[in-house]
Amino acid sequence: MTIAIIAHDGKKPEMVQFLNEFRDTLQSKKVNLIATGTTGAKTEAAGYEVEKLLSGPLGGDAQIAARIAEGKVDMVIFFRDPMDKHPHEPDIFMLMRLCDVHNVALATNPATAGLLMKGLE
Ligand SMILES: O=C(CO)COP(=O)(O)O
Repeated sequence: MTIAIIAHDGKKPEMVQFLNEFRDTLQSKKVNLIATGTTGAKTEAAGYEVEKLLSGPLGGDAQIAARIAEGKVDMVIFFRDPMDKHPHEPDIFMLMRLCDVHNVALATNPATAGLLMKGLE
C-alpha cells in the first residue's frame, strides 16, 4: 500500500516522532512511502526509504493530489500546522478534497494518524 507523508514545518518534529513510534507497522506491512520534499528528506533521515516529490510550496502537495486522483495513494498522513499561513493553501485544500472525492484515508494530526496505524496492525 502507498502512504503519503506530509508535514508542515511546525509539525515536522511530531512527524519524525510518529515515524519512530510506528516503525514496525510502517516497515512490516510492505508500505511504500511517498512524501513532499522536505518531509521526505526528514523521513529518509529517520531511516526510511521514501520517494521524494517537490517541496510543498513548489507543487509537492499538487503532485500527491494528482496521484490520489489516479488511485495511486491509499492513505495520507498530513500533519498540518493550523497556526501558520501557507502560500500554497489552494494546493493543500485540493489534496484534502481529492481524499474525500476518492475515499482515501486522511489523518491531519498525530492522534488520528495513530488510530490509522492501529488499523493497519
Ligand atoms: O508544504 C508542505 C505541505 O503543504 C510540506 O512540504 P515540505 O515537506 O517540502 O516541507
